[in-house]
This record gives sequence, structure tokens and C-alpha cells, in this order.
Amino acid sequence: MCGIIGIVGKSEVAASLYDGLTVLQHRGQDAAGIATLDGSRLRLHKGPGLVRDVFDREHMLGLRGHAGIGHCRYPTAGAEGSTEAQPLYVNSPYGIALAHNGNLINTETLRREVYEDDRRHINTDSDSEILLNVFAHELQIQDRLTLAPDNIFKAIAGVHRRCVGGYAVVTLLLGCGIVAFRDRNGIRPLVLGERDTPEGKEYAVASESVAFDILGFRLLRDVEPGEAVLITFDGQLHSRQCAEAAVHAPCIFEYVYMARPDSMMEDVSVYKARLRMGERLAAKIRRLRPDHDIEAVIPIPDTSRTAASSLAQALGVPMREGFVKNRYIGRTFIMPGQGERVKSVRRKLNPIPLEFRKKAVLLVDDSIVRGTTSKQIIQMAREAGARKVYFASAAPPVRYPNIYGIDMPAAAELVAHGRSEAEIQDILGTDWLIYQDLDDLIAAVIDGNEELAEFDASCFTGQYVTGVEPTYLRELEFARSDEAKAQRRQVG
Ligand SMILES: O=P(O)(O)OC[C@H]1O[C@H](OP(=O)(O)OP(=O)(O)O)[C@H](O)[C@@H]1O
Ligand SMILES: NC(=O)CC[C@H](N)C(=O)O
Ligand SMILES: [Mg+2]
Repeated sequence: MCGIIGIVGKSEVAASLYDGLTVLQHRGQDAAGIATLDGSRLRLHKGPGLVRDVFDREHMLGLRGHAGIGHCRYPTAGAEGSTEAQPLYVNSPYGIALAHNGNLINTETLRREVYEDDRRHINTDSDSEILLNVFAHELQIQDRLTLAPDNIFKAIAGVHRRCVGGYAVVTLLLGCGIVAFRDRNGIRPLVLGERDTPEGKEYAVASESVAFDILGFRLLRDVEPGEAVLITFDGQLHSRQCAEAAVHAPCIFEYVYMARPDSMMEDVSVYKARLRMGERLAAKIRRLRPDHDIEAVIPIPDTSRTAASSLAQALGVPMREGFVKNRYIGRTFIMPGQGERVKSVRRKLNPIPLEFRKKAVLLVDDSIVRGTTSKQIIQMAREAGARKVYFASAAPPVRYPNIYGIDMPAAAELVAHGRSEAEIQDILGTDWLIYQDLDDLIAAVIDGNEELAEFDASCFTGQYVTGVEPTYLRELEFARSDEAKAQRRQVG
């Protein structure tokens, strides 16, 4: 996952972009970057690490201009670190900087087309670089010295025809404005906001509405699937539907784990959706074991806290803080290598033994992906003296790779892949494992907006809304398994 943001302001925007990125930081902790328009020049600074580490005072002073875009990255394609940090830039046509959240699944076809038909060189393994060059080519063939909104929307229609996958994109198009668009299924999120200033209205787009809250923007709406918005540098907002109608299928994993609870997505409060997940899970526990002996519900910090609180309340059992999180360690799930993830869990979470001693505890997490967290946590709860350790997941078993922007590329690395719940229970070492049912998860989100009907829930079902070639899945696993990443790191 990545965080993206773009602002067309009436005064300097670098500080707002920076602040916006810091609240989108949970979406990507590998690299960050900002590009601004300073007169006719593009200013760009990016690098590996957290937002606070990438930019110092000098960099910020250099990022002059009233319009700009920002990105924080969690890689799903290509290399980690600095080489493929975003925004990415091409000088022709016009000068374009681009920031992308998502993942394209027809990159090999596009790579060939971009070279053989469009005569463009791709210099990295990043799918975002391909996306940028497809967009550049589609603008180029508009064959205009100065672009009108119509040309831009036609170019984006061309991007939608060629690119397959999940993408929310923001671009800085020199001489024109900020252009943002979302894949035709609306898999990846993107919202539009406005802010009034004495000099006039300012517009912004971002992955999550929480960025607007802290910047004083009002959330106007989600960008529609397949829609593009253009905010010209003089502050005019244009929008158009640029794709043929397709199933609207936002990623359900955003509600489970990715998004911040204080964000609104598709008109659904992420916080309330998580509360409903907890309530539905409690109902399942009551159904399966009316006489359960759970004495305390213990959340695995941080993301599961919301669901655990409503689950505890619905069960009528106290929720206790059994683990203290070291707030200086990042999200372990989005770390690139398994070795690092395993070490980080232990460093990140420390038990409070008195909450466990002689008790039957129910540990609650938002999801179990590789099982890295749950396995260690269950062990820690036992070492701390728990009599029984039960484990509940607010999401169903994650059994299939995610190919739309969440780095779960290898089925074999998922603890639930090809396994029954009883087998997973044994591997994790819990006395009872309870998973949310998919219907309940979906209902927990839809209860917030009944117009939603479909979701990308492919990591639970193995059904991919865009369709996918089996060869792609094999190649993805080959290129991006933990083993492949470790080998690359050794070579590089
Ligand atoms: O089964 P696993 O592969 O361990 O992945 C699942 C865990 O990873 C995430 O936590 P993370 O530490 O990334 O972040 P959080 O503090 O937001 O919960 C998620 O909340 C689960 O706890
Ligand atoms: N997680 C993402 O959204 C990743 C964006 C893009 N595919 C990259 O790897 O940089
Ligand atoms: Mg967690």
C-alpha cells in the first residue's frame, strides 16, 4: 500500500503535503517524496525511510510552489529503498510527475508495448514507471502544444484501456495542473477535498480523508471508479468519467487493516466498520460457545483495538491491555522481509504478565496473514501464565495473494493457504481459533453504505475482479516471495 496526496493551493503547499504524508505514513514506510511546481520548474525530493527522515529544513525550503504531490511507499513491485521512490518524473511530453498507490498486473505486456510501440525506455522494475509512461504516451498522441481538459481526459481513457490492476494515481502535469484518477473498479481509495482561504478555494486529493482533517480541508467525496479529476493551477476543478462501467469493488482489506480508523472511505467510517466487525465476531463466538469461559479480551495493538473493544462489550467481558506496543517500531506487516518481521514483533509488543496469569484470555487481531504476529503473541501469552489462550481474527482466513497493491504475493507464505482452520489453530498454538465469516465482514462494511455491493475480497476468496492470468500469479510469487527479496538484497 502507499499513501498519495496532491494539492493545488493559493500559497506554498510543501508544508501541507509534508503534514498530509505524515498522517498517511501507516500506508507506506519504505520511502517518501514530494514534487512541487515552482514557476515553470519541477522541484522534487525523495528518498528511503519515513517522511520525517526524508525531509530536512533545506529540502522543504527547496520545495517551492503553490501546487504539488506527495507519496509514501510500501513496495509491491521492483526494488525497495531509494531507486524506485516516488514521485517519478518524465520530461516528455510537458513534464509529468506521478505518484501511484496500487499494483498493475499486466506489466509485462505493457513493458513490451511501451518499448516496441511507444518507443519509451523503462529503467526500473517499478509498475508505476510503466504507468507513468503509458500516461505520457497517451498525452503525447493528443498532439497539442497546450493541453485542454478534454485532451487530458482522453489520455486517461487510454490509460484505463491499457492498464489492468488496482491504481489510484495523482500526477503533476506541468503547464496544466494536478490530475488524479482511480482504476475502473475503484479498488484503491482516493478522496477529493476543498479548503477556503482568503485568496480563494484550494483543492486536494488524497488516499484517505484523515489527511484532509489535519490540513483543514473538507471532504467533498470519493473520486469515482474510472473517474479523473483535473485541478488546474489557477484553481478550476474539472472531472469526467473516463472508463467504461465496471463493477465497483473497493478493497475490503482497507477496512480490515490498511486505513486509519479516523478515515471515511466510500462514505463508510472505517472506525464504525471495525466496531461492527467486533460485534459480528462476538455473535459468532456466542453462537459457537454459549458457555465460553473467556475472562478477558486482549487486543493486539494497534489496528485490532477498535474491533476488540466492541467484541468485548458485546460479549460482556472486560477488555484489558495485555500488550504494550513500542510506538517507535513501524507496522510489522508492511516490512519487506520475514526475518525483520519476526524480530520486530517481539521488540514491538511486550506483555503485562498480570493480565494473563491463570486467566482464559481471548486475543483479538484484525487479521492473520503470515501468522508472524499471532504465533509469537500466543506464545508470549502462555509464557505470561495464561490458563487458556484463544485467538480471534476480525477478518476471514487470508488464503490467496493480493495483486492490487498489498504485498502478499506468495500464497505459500500465508499461514491459511491450503489449510483448514483446525490445522491453522495447531500451527499457531492456540486453544481455539475463531475467524470472522466473510459475509459478516462484508455486512460490517456495507452497513455503513448500503450502495456498496461488491468488494475486492480476493485475498479471502481467490476471485480477482479484473481477472488474472495464472502465469502472472506464478511470476509474482517467483519475483516477490520473501526468499526472492532476500536474494535480491544479498546480490544488491
Ligand atoms: O499474520 P501477520 O503476517 O503477522 O500479519 C497480521 C498482523 O500484521 C498487522 O499488524 P502490524 O504490526 O503491521 O500493524 P498494527 O500496529 O497497525 O496492528 C495486523 O494488524 C496483524 O497484527
Ligand atoms: N503499495 C503500493 O501502492 C505500491 C505502488 C507501486 N506498485 C510500487 O511498488 O511502488
Ligand atoms: Mg497488528
